[in-house]
Amino acid sequence: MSEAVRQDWSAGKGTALHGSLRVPGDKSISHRAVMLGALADGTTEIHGFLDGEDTRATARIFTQLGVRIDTPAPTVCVVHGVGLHGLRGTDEVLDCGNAGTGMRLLAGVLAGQAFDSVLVGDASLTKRPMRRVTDPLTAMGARIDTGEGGTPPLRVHARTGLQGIDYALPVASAQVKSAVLLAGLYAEGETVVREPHPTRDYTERMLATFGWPVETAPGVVRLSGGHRLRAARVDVPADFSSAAFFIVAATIIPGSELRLEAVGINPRRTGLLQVLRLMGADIREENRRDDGGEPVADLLVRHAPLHGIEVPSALVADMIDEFPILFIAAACASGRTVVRDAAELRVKESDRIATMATGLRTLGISVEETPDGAVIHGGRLGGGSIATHDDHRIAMSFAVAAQRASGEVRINDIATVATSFPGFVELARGVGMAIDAIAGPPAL
Ligand SMILES: O=C(O)C1=C[C@@H](OP(=O)(O)O)[C@@H](O)[C@H](O)C1
Ligand SMILES: C=C(OP(=O)(O)O)C(=O)O
Repeated sequence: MSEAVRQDWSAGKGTALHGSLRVPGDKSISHRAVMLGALADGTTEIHGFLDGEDTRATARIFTQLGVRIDTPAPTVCVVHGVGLHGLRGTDEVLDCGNAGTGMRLLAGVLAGQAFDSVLVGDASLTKRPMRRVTDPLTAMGARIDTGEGGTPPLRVHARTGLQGIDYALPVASAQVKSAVLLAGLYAEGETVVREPHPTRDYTERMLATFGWPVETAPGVVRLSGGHRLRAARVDVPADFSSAAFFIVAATIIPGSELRLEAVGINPRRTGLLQVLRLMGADIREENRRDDGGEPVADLLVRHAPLHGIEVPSALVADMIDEFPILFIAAACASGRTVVRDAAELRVKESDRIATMATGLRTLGISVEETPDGAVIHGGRLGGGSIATHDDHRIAMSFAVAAQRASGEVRINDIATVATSFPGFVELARGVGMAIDAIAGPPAL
């Protein structure tokens, strides 16, 4: 039981959105840059680092493991690498906070260390499935205990001499792929990961940037143990998943025209752009360039009326974190939008199918839930009170929905927004959204 004051938002109809903004750095890339920087020989500078709670938790864990990390500015991290075998064990628990990415990738790094570690997380992370990483890591020779039902905490036992593996992922998951590849750095022989659908490829791209030989072919990644990582400079693009809230907001609010600067547009992340365009959105990519090895563009988004579609299943993995905000776009579209083959949404920070369906119904939208998706019928949004279930993307999605609602939308428990998008409210208000932070009642 906590007496902490709950933080809520009160949001309502804003004005048309105008202006230009840059959202914070990519969360996936920031986690990986700290990890590889820590394990490299030499000093890695990370520019555009996401100063969010998830990525700070990862950085804090590496300092607990003996890595010096300087932060001369909130978005600059200087990681003094200790080399592949230079981490030091600690008796303290390693707290990943809310971050599935942090915990699953760290399980891979820690699986082949000569010391025991204990990974813990917050209430949301403690409900998330971890056997998807402990199963393949165990097959490589690791010993990892989970909590009841395969959830955190994870106790990773000291183990050297992991063996490479040829592993076909049962679910399309970049986190599982990455955990296996990171353990593969410590394994004897070749590690091969095969994917049912391609997923974000930052781990394999960044390993190559840090000088580790990696072979990639469509749906397959291979690497072998026995090399070293060399420190590198990492420039982190703006996070597409954070930009997505503003892309949808400008699309659904009449009169809007918004520019989002330097957004990472790696094709494994931008399924939402394709889906919104199929629904009628007006989004232009300008000034396309390569920044630190990642494709980046400014996105110019203008209001456009949307119509419902059947979301192509082939795009699900490329927009896995964008479904909450897609549900809002669908609620504002004419006709029905059908989502299928997205059962993974049920094991994110909350059950995102159930949380979104309940919230939209509260605002007067008709939604049918299915085991692996939903059918959303576009309509008029009213006011109401939304439970976020401590899920950052649910909170921000309903803040956007509120801009089209006829009444006040109260969004309960928004503290987790700081995990991925510190400064969201200030940026949103700056371009015309109506959101106020308010203190909620004490949590029971
Ligand atoms: O590898 C990553 O950085 C991520 C992979 C995805 O998770 P899954 O691997 O569980 O699909 C995504 O939902 C998460 O936000 C970040
Ligand atoms: C699922 C997410 O992150 P993670 O798995 O790292 O908690 C997310 O940011 O939407």
